[in-house]
Amino acid sequence: MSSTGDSLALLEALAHKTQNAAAQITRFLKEARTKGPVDGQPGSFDIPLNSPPDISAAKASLLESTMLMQQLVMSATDIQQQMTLYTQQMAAIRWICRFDVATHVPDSGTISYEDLAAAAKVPQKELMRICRMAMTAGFFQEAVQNQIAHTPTSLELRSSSPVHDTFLFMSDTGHAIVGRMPEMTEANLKLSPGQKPKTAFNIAMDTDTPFFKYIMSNPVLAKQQAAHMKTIVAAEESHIRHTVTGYDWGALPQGAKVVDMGGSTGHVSITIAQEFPHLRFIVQDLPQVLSQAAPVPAEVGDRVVFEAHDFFQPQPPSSHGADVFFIRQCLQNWSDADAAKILRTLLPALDKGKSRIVIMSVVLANPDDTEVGQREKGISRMRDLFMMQAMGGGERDLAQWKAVIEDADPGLDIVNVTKPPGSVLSVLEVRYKI
Ligand SMILES: C[S@@+](CC[C@H](N)C(=O)[O-])C[C@H]1O[C@@H](n2cnc3c(N)ncnc32)[C@H](O)[C@@H]1O
Repeated sequence: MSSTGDSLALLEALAHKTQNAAAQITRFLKEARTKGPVDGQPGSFDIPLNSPPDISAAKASLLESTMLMQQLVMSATDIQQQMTLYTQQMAAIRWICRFDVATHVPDSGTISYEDLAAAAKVPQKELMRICRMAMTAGFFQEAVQNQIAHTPTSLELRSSSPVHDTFLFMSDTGHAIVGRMPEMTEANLKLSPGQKPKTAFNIAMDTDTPFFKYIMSNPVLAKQQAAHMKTIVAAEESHIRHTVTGYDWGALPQGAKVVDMGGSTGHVSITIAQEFPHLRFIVQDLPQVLSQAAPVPAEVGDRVVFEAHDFFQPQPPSSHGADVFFIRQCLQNWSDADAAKILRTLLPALDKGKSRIVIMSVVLANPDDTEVGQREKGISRMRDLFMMQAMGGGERDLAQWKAVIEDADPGLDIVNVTKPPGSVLSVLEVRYKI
């Protein structure tokens, strides 16, 4: 945005981009949809997951260009108002989820505020004010006065959807953590050498227990956190299909062994195994996580096994010499020193000539990187700050990844970095220098 003239041209260029993307999405939905939600309702132009890549790209382009257009025309006061609006919209959704309002609204048709208040056991006046705020964010509609109905987006606020628990997690626990960032810095500025730094989470919850341990020990929070993970895996930018396409799994030899470290309940390994029948997987995670795993689908049952393993401990003999040690979305939870320790602990299990470590994580773009949009940069930075606030970890740029890997062992090298189109996560292949 160099001169005023350029900025004026930019605003129009962004409007054109938006128009083209909107036309592409509309055409696609018209062709694809035999019957569906009515145009004009919030969420009715949302494209299905697994849409063709050009349609996913059109959606990303529309979100990016409309965001940039707003930034071009807004003053600081406008931004402050917008951010305050988001805060109140989030507060409204938190209240709605807490009292499970969306579950009491019929899936189709309407309900009066009076009947809804009685069903949700909440005061009618508050309900009306709060639902009307949620409507400004696209949740619920009131086409007939005093009669409330779902929109495609508010259907996702029913307690049966993981979005419900994710909203509760982010607006309750997440909000409390995010709000303590200055106190985290103040506390850590007073630390004596050798003392363990505090996270915003430690301060918000008044505990020294680490984030994951604390969450896992509370069944309500553990359920909400699991739902949060599900929504992340389902989100376009971190969708599991990027894991299938983002690495050349097909090039691995027949019977190759993949160790999925911190693999949770196996959702990633199972999906890759379904696409690549020549691969075998060992899913490792902490015992309390593995105990929540559902039975492995029969078609991959003999190729996906679970193994309780703490990745700060040496690898068990079963995984020695594996072709791939796969670490997806784990190392950002840890400080650089701990991330290097996790890698170093695993090294004795590597067959130097054959094994590789494949890390799938965010590689942060620099602010001047024009290949990556502002929205994607925002999402990566949002994750980065939350990792710092909750766990003392963080996302890394390429230089920081190189430093962590070199700290683990200077003999290691990042031999390849790729980023599947539409994915916020990159794939780093790490091997011993030959
Ligand atoms: C953000 S999740 C990523 C899960 C999965 N890899 C994915 O991509 O969806 C991080 C995982 O690390 C696991 N984890 C945390 N501490 C661990 C440890 N010490 N040893 C093994 N796994 C651990 C957690 O239980 C969780 O499943």
